[in-house]
Amino acid sequence: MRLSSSLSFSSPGGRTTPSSRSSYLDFKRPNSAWDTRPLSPRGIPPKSRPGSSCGSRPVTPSGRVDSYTGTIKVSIRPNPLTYNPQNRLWEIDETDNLIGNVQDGVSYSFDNVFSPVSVLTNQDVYQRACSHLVRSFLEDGYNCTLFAYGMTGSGKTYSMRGEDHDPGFVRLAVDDIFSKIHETAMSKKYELTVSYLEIYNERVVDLLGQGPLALANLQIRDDSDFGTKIIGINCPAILSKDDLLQLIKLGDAKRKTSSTDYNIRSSRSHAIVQIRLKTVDLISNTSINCTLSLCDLAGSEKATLSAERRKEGAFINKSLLALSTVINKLSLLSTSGSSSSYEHIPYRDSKLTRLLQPALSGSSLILILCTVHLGLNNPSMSLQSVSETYNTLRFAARAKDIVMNVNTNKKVNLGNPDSQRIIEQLRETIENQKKEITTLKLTAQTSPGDQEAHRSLLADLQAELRVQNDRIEHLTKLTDIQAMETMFLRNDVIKEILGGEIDKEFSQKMMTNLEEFHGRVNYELEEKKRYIQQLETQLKSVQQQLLLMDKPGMSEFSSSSNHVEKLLQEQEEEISQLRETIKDKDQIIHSLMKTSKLRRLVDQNANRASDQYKIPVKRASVLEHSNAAGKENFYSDPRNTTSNY
Ligand SMILES: Nc1ncnc2c1ncn2[C@@H]1O[C@H](COP(=O)(O)OP(=O)(O)OP(=O)(O)O)[C@@H](O)[C@H]1O
Repeated sequence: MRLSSSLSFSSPGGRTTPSSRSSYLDFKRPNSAWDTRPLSPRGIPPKSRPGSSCGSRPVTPSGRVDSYTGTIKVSIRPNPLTYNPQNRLWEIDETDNLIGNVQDGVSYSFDNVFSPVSVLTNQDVYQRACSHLVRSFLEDGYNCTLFAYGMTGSGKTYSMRGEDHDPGFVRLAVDDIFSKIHETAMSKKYELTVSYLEIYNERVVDLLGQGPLALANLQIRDDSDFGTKIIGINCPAILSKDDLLQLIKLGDAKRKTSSTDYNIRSSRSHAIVQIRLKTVDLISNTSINCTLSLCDLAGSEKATLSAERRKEGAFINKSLLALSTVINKLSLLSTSGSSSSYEHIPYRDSKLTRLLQPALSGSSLILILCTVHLGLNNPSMSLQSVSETYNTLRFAARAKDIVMNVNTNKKVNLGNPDSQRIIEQLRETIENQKKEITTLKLTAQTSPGDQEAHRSLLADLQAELRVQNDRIEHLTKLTDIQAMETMFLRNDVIKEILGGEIDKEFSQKMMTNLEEFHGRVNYELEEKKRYIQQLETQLKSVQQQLLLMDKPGMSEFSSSSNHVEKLLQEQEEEISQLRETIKDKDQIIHSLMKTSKLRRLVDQNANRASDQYKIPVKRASVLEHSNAAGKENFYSDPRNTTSNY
């Protein structure tokens, strides 16, 4: 947005861009300065969606704000360590939250623009830019998403994770959550879970995972409650603040980092901490679930000499490009005021956008912290950082154009406390009865719990077994005799046939009859054997049940069976994942087969052509060339892929 050639920071209409301390709660104030949208860098004041008053928030009779219509909040934070006061290329107006380039006069307006000169701790920045988001999560039941975006080394991890002397946003949000829990302990009950993942080279890895599956590539699936879910990710329940901090520290330590040209400890993955909170209001007897997602994205960067860094960089840039494309599309939809329902937003182009899809499509309040370099001492790096800062500001400005319409999560009415207690009791009774039934089913299918009855059943079964064993013995003997007789007769018949004493037709009939009889006896024998087997199985199970009945702790059986059921469910999910993988592999094989078929055809045609015209033809040179080009693309300068943002 070219506001003016000199940096006067005023809008084309002469209106000064509103000063702001970003707060979602500010939207409650009628006619507040927040009712005016910040100016877009393209100089066009973005339109609101039809029917939506930008920045308005309906308030319920209880004072709870239950929907938000307004833009994404965006804050800009320069890295003070790389700020070079001699290199005065960028100018910041901290009061009016503007940042502009001195050379070309282009200026941008955001919710917060922090100065690299003021000594600001993470706590200062958090208070001004982020604490309201966490409040909306804790008090109003909104899902909230914060992500840190910016060039490598610009201070994303410093802001999100912080350092011992200056704790970052994640730690500060955790502090706020637990102060709220303690403050309201008399009137509210809370349940917390956490998950921590990273997307490294387009693989979703559970940073809280342990054992052989710790590095597995987890699959993302649609979910009716949360938009997306990650199959098999650990979401431990949190019992204390220390618990939560410990888990986050564990995840931090596992996150992939390496040294790059700009940062000796550069994050090579996008990391997302997700805190899920269930709040039960004991007074109104309602409950509400909401999620706070804190994302530290990997930084965009130019190609380096290291092949591994280059490969990582290509994945990072590709996913950031996907994010940038999604933001562009959403921004265009918002500024054109058209409905998004028919527009294709390519959320599935990367794992990052797929995971952020529910948040970006309106289920969450969003805050973006863009970190930038305002100058570096090294001239070549400085040049690069200027273009990267432009890219980041353009991304931030487009994000700022997006109008969101976000509803709080639904409160679930838990009903009147008395009837609730009765329901609880009834539920408990049903649970106990279910356990009893399971135990009874396990102990006996016929007579319940009576050991005497079981013993007599056992005696009956044993007697029946004896009789059947006798029968089988008898039948075996009988069959042996029949077999011998058949053999003798057969010999006689053969002899007679050979000697011509019996007529041929008669002897054949006899043979057939005998063989039929033999078959029948064998069949009967097999039947009996099967019956005996059944009896033996029944017997074994009765014996085991009797043994179990003598053992203490039978009631634990049902809980262990629940555990087994859960395990089975997990196995089923894993099997379905494997099926998906196999499907993918099948598709790959299919395309490979197609390609090789094509290659064969090309070869054949080439051979035919060379035979026909007797011209020496190079084998499949076109394909070889394009394959080589494909490889080159994959490892080529990853910056090429980021030119759009
Ligand atoms: N606001 C700040 N105050 C003091 N030091 C900072 C600040 N921001 C960044 N730094 C320092 O700059 C360096 C790079 O910061 P950081 O690792 O947070 O960058 P990053 O954006 O996360 O980079 P990457 O994308 O490569 O992971 C670190 O040494 C960090 O301590």
